[in-house]
Amino acid sequence: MKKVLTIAGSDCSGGAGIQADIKTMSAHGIYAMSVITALTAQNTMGVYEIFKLPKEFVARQLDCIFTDISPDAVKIGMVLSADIIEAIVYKLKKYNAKNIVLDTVMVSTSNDMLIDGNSMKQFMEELMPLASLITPNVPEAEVLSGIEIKTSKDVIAAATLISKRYKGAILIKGGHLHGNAKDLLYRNGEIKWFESERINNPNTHGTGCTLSSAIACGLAKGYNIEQSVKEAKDYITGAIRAGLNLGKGNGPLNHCYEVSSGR
Ligand SMILES: Nc1ncnc2c1ncn2[C@@H]1O[C@H](COP(=O)(O)OP(=O)(O)O)[C@@H](O)[C@H]1O
Ligand SMILES: Cc1ncc(COP(=O)(O)OP(=O)(O)O)c(N)n1
Repeated sequence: MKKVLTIAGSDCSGGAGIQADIKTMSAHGIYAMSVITALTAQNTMGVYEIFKLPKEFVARQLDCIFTDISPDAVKIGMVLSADIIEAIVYKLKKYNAKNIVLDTVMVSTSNDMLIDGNSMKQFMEELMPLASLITPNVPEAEVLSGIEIKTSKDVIAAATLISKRYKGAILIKGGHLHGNAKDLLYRNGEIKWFESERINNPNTHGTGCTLSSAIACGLAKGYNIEQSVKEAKDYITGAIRAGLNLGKGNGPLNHCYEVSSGR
């Protein structure tokens, strides 16, 4: 059985973070493992409190994973602070982790900060270069590139700049733009669009976490980046289309839509 590790924050409401990652991995038939960086008190309406775990404890969890059940791929989500980034970078290098998908989590849809502003330099210079693929949404790509993104042309310009700076593959997700939901993969100077219709569903809490986890599952199974993104895009589209409606705000996805629809 293939194994994937998620390094991320906990979302007690189950829509994003570690919980979304584990549901996604289970739906892909993958053995899921987790290293928790922070606990969040959040629900479909917002993030109310964040409890950071000590960097030593994050490091200890990483040791436990890598000295026992070595993962075939790693997904990284909310890393929160510079000292936690330092611990993650050190351990990923030490254990020679492979197939790393970095979801560049910065701000939640509810507009709450999920990373300390003063850790961005370390995030970009030390964590990003370890990734096989990074998956910013549009506001995150704007921060990473300094380019305002309104059109497909802007998406290409931002992807080119970010990829050149960190020398790796990048998928800019189009959930925050208008029209069809178009994600751009930029890799080795080549671009490829992954497009689906925009589904009229306000419940998209955890889409970024879910997509990046699904990509990590593909890499763990031995697919290349392009094939992993394609399969993950199909999966996220199905999970949004399944139309789960829970909570009073921006509700979660149905991660197990294939099971619950009887397929
Ligand atoms: N309404 C929607 N209909 C179809 N796909 C969507 C919709 N909203 C987001 N997506 C897709 O969900 C994935 C996550 O995108 P996005 O919402 O931009 O990320 P994040 O959750 O990190 O902000 C992307 O593949 C994007 O195209
Ligand atoms: C613990 C935790 N991690 C990440 C997020 C952000 O999730 P994401 O899928 O990137 O986007 P939204 O849920 O904000 O659409 C989170 N909220 N909590």
